[in-house]
Amino acid sequence: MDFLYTYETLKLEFPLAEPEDARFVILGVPFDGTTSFKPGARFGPTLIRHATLNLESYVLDYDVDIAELPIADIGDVAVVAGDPRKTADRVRETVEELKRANPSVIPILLGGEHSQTLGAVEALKPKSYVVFDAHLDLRESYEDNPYNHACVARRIAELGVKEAMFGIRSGTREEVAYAEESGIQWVHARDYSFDAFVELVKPLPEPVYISIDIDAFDLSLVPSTGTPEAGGLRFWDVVEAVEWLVENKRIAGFDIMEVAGSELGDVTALTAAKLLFHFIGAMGRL
Ligand SMILES: N=C(N)NCCCCNCCCN
Ligand SMILES: [Mn+2]
Ligand SMILES: [Mn+2]
Repeated sequence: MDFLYTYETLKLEFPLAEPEDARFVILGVPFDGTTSFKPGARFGPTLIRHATLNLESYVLDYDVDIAELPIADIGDVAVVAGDPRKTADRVRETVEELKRANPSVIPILLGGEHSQTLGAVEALKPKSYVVFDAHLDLRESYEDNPYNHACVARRIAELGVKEAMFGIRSGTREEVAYAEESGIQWVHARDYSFDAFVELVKPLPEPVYISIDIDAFDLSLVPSTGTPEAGGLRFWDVVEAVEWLVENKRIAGFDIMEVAGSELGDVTALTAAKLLFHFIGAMGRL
């Protein structure tokens, strides 16, 4: 099928399904128009797809070969350079087109700035937003733009979506106060445990949108990201949390955002690709 705003790019290695027939549909969002520190998020989707070439499609943890699952890749959204709101509108419209053609599909966004998660959430209308991030992303506005990546969780909370955040180690006094006032619960990276995770997410209403800002991981795993912060989560912390959500909650959508870089084979993209295969593999086991 054709989409208004997407174009083809490097595909996954194994045979892919058509978006109408797929259970999972990958969509890249190569946007980095409001990046304030480290550049390169526009290359994130391509770097992640390339990094998947290094991985076995058989996820041995689950005895699932994801090459046997119906996965489609509809390419990348044509971004409006410098305009996160207009680009997120295109993400929203693309995900809406996809859901009209295939109502039970799980969209998987690869980014690109975290600002673009808003478009997917607007299209999918989840009841809850579970996010792994170093940052609260609860600013009212940043650098004069309310659609900056540093504001995305605030915009999503304003839609009435319940939020829980993990891996946090950066925010302003105002963001902490906003979380408190709005009942947004978050766990500091240094306090993270699987039990703390389950306690916060268990009561959340379904369906759940899962968002991975790649900077949630320890810096050693993800050096190439827009606003890197030391002291993050371990790889298996996040995998085990995603497994719990997949097994216990209805999932509306999934994304891996803020992957940047300029070299193929970047550590950050390899971390993201491995996590992507674990998400699809864990879903595929059901
Ligand atoms: N959500 C985010 N990625 N937020 C990070 C915003 C950038 C904070 N810079 C602080 C600079 C202080 N001199
Ligand atoms: Mn972040
Ligand atoms: Mn973020």
